[in-house]
Amino acid sequence: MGSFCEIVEVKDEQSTSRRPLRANDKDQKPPIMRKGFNKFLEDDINKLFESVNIRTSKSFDLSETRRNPSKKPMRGTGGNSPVIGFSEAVSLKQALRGMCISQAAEMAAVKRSSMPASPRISEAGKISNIYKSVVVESGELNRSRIEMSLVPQESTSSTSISSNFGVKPITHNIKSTSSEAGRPLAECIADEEIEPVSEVDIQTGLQEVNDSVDSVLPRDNGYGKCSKPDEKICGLNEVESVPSKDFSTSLKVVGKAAPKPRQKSRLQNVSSSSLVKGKKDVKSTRIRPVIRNKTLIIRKLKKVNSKASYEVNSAKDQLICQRCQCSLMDTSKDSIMGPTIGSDVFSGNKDCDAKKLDSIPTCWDNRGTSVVKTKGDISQSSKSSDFSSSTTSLSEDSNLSGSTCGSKPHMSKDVRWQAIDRVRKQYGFLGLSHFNLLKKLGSGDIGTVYLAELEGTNCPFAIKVMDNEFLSKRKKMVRAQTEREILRMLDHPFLPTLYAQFTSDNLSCLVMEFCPGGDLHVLRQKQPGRYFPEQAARFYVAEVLLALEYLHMLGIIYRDLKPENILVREDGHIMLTDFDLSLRCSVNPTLVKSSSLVIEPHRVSGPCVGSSCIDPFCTGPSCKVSCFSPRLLSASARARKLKADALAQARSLPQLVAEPTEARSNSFVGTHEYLAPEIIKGEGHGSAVDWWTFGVFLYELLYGRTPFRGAGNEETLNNVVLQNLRFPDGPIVSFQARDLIRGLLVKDPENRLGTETGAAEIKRHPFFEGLNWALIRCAAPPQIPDMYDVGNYQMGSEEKGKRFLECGVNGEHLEFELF
Ligand SMILES: Nc1ncnc2c1ncn2[C@@H]1O[C@H](COP(=O)(O)OP(=O)(O)OP(=O)(O)O)[C@@H](O)[C@H]1O
Repeated sequence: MGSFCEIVEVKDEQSTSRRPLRANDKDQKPPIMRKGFNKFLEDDINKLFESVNIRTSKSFDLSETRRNPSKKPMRGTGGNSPVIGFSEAVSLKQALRGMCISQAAEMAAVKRSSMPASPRISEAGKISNIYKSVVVESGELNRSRIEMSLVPQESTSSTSISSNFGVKPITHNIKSTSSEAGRPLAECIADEEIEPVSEVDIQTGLQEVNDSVDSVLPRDNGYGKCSKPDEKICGLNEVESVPSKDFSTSLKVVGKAAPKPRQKSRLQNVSSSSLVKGKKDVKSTRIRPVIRNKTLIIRKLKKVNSKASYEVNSAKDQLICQRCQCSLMDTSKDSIMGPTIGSDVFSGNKDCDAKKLDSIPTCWDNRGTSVVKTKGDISQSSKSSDFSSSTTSLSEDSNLSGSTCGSKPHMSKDVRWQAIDRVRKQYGFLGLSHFNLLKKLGSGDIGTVYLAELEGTNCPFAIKVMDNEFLSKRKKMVRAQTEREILRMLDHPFLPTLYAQFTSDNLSCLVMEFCPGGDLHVLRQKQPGRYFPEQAARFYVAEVLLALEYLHMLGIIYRDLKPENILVREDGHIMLTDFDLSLRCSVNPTLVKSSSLVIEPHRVSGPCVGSSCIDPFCTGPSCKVSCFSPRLLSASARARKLKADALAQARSLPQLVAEPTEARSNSFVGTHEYLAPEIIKGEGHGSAVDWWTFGVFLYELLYGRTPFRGAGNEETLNNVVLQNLRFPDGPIVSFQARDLIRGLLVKDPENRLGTETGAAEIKRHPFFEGLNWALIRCAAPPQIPDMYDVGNYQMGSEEKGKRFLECGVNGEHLEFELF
């Protein structure tokens, strides 16, 4: 459209009809800038025209906007981007402000009287017409502000006056259907049910309208800020999707229903997903098999078809594939799993056992206790570590292929790093040949885990072996990759440390920390009554909470919390494992002010809420001393009060919240009894699912069973969605514990404890009152694994011999076995 001035020639009589200018009017003529006028008059008219940006297009073609995204309204950025629609508003406003139209018109009329009358047009009438049209249009704009297009449009049918204010001309896009083409604009508008927006005057209205339009448009799409120009108008995509014929109605819909970005994405998710509404649907969706007892996995692998076996020759430390009788060579370059990190590849080096690594520290003593012998000191490895949660991600190089622990400070003093480092230095690589496979620890969906000893070190490791071909065929490669990537990121006392990763032939191996204490599911079943005492449960859930908090900070939603995935280390502390179902997402850490962190009364409904009660087992009415503030405080009460004050002070400090609240997934993942209602309903889920599972987990530890378990999987899923939470009469569980469970097992994720500020919210619950979060890893665990259990894993070197690693496929499972 450029910057030329366009004006519609109108006859004098037309000015009296106050008929707005229309693009489709047949009697309208193309604009003509006539020559030979008096210079002054021309100047004045030009001035006026330059100042006033009138659009005569009466046709707002929404379909045009729909077809061409670049023409959609855009949100105001208030700054650097050329917000044309806004400029249009400003130009009109400035026109009315900067020049007194009526004065200009009068002046022009006076000047005109001294001029010879034009045979075609009366200048005074023209000016008057323009003036009126401005007034009329202004009035219309005041009513139908939201009909303004905020982007320039090429409208062949429109005639307009462009301004010289340095902004691009735009079309006002007054809607018009073919049937309306001949009707006055006011009528057309009146017919439309335009949602009135806040009343604004012509001076400021346009800008405000733009603001209001902007305000109803989502600023981001729910998955992060829109950064590209096209993405900026993501809100308008929604306008497009509104099945409306005209823009005003569409905009009205947006204005009314434009959800928060999160809600919007949820809506989209729902519509795009295969919703699981009923039993039938639930059935048809893949659900992770629930195998409580890992020993159920078939062990008679020789009967299994399509199996491949590998011989572990401890004499030569070679893994020999019995299928092709070849030793496993480095095929990392061609590996489906991607490049092997560093030189950790199996090459079938024949010198593997030529030299024993005499000076390698021992990690494993005679009793099977994990001890570190360094410079005469004996200390438990996990306690000698320094944990720093500041490390959030690791580069491939620094993480695994380096000569030390890389950038995993909390495990930096772990002797296993040194052991691996020595092997690497000695052989130039680290591969499966350097490990003696001692025992199969269990099989999962994507691989089998073995207890392995690093050759000559007595250092136990857990090695997860995955067959790439199998993963690829079963479309489980992504899960394996997710797990591998997450493991590489982790550096936390309650999460596994990945020491090395290598690919041999078609096998992908992850070398991790070994937990000799079994899992919490097994441990719970060993407890009297098959449930944990509350103190023990509190300890375990507290450690799990810290692990989840760390994961969330890294943008990892765990999604598969259950006792089976919580292993017990040799020192009795926990380790959360199994990340193949985790969801990775972005997280925006924010500093939340104290006022928003005040515990909401409805969320923590205990009688001691807000009091100085620090007894985690307070059962309410019996808690007399702490719930009231006596005038004369005893020494202990004073101490309690001081502590409570300090706590309150700590609470008032701003807090860092790193909860991936924006994340959304529609995957149907998890374990039946632990599935959150929003997953079952297919509503899309985020980090709140971890707080639901956390509630189920606490319930199971305390009561020995999960809260919604039914006779079958379908009944369980129905119960999760429909059944109210109930607590059994026994065992006796504290009010605080039940209150916490109640807060977590809220079916609506929006109202669930932890949804707002994540783990910080849960940590403040009275159930954890008095718990020293920073030092919990140094606290005495409820139970240390039996030496017998640990010793079972230890195998003397005399027991080592030829070990066969046989691999077979059984249904969805890949099974390896040692022979
Ligand atoms: N670091 C470890 N130390 C000791 N045992 C482990 C370790 N990692 C895994 N295990 C055991 O090995 C078994 C298999 O673990 P894995 O993670 O492969 O499967 P899973 O937990 O059943 O999950 P998935 O099916 O999702 O892979 C588990 O039962 C677990 O107890």
